[in-house]
Amino acid sequence: MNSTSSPLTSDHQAILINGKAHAATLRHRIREDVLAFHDRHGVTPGLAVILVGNDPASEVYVRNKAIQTHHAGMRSFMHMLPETTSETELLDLIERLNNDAAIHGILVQLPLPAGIDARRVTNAIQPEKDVDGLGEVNAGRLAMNLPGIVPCTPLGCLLLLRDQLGDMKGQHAVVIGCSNLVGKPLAMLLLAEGCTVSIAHIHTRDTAALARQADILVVATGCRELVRGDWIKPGATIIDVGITRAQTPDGKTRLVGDVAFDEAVQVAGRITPVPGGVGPMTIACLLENTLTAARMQVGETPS
Ligand SMILES: NC(=O)C1=CN([C@@H]2O[C@H](COP(=O)(O)OP(=O)(O)OC[C@H]3O[C@@H](n4cnc5c(N)ncnc54)[C@H](OP(=O)(O)O)[C@@H]3O)[C@@H](O)[C@H]2O)C=CC1
Ligand SMILES: Nc1nc(=O)c2c([nH]1)NC[C@@H]1CN(c3ccc(C(=O)N[C@@H](CCC(=O)O)C(=O)O)cc3)C=[N+]21
Ligand SMILES: [Mg+2]
Repeated sequence: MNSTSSPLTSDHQAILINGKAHAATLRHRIREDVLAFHDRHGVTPGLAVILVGNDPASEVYVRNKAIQTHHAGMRSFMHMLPETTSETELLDLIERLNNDAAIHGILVQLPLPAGIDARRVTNAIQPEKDVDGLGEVNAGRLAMNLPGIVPCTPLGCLLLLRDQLGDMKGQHAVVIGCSNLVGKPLAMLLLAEGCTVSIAHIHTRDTAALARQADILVVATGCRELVRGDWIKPGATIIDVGITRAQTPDGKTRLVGDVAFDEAVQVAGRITPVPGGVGPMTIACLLENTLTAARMQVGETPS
């Protein structure tokens, strides 16, 4: 490990955690499981994705989901609704999908346009079809350590950490950001894994000092390059969830994480890149959750 007083000037290089490759392996295994599931039950898992409004980045992203759903041997149903969609119309669609036997998973892309109550919408999804795990039933099950559907991004982070570190008991995990979508459920998963978990948020007094104590540092704030090299304990494992689209001087866009990667890579033991880290794992875990949901709906106990 780094023993110099100025780790940033050393030639240490963290191991890159290849989320893209890990996700590809996962998707391959899911495809085989989907085929075996079809052989057992004659059922093809179906995923419905709802996008309200026309944010170009979200459109690209939900199309990617649809393509990968097909590649995994599942059915994909896209619902692109106009920005002017009312909450009632959205709730009516969810009710129809809840009652549709061809649909095993329902995902509503967030954020929703102003005026639509996201909590009412996510709670309207039948818990067995809530493949994002965002409804109160699945969130409660996670908090109580009961079997349920775990949100895709936190699940993806956990799988990467297990693969890299194995047993995490007793490790100090610091999670920066505590949204219902990422930070909070991930903190629950790490707690269940046996970590000592600290959660930092906008009111935390000295986030840098807390981060420096982390064996495992997860950052999900949407604050680009918040975490600098000197926030990191030498050798720590860094999971960078954040994705911000930034302009380059030549007018192109590139994706930037919540961690100053060039600095972090000189101090950390292992780190996820952006892109190619957590993002692809999120989509693979959505496919996994859709298969899990289909299993529950045909009466197979989840493994
Ligand atoms: N790779 C992937 O698959 C995914 C990536 N993302 C990305 O992850 C990031 C976070 O997403 P999401 O959780 O939905 O975002 P939210 O905006 O919902 O939540 C951000 C959280 O970070 C906290 N926060 C913001 N700034 C700071 C700061 N300077 N110091 C400490 N805490 C801070 C907020 O605190 P408070 O609540 O107190 O304001 C909040 O808890 C985004 O960049 C998003 O694009 C999201 C989902 C999937
Ligand atoms: N209900 C809901 N569930 C979500 O899980 C959800 C959501 N709403 N709203 C938006 C965020 C964002 N999110 C991403 C998932 C994958 C990539 C991804 O695959 N990223 C690639 C790069 C993709 C690119 O090049 O644009 C990567 O990081 O390598 C990114 C972002 C899920 N989200
Ligand atoms: Mg959010």
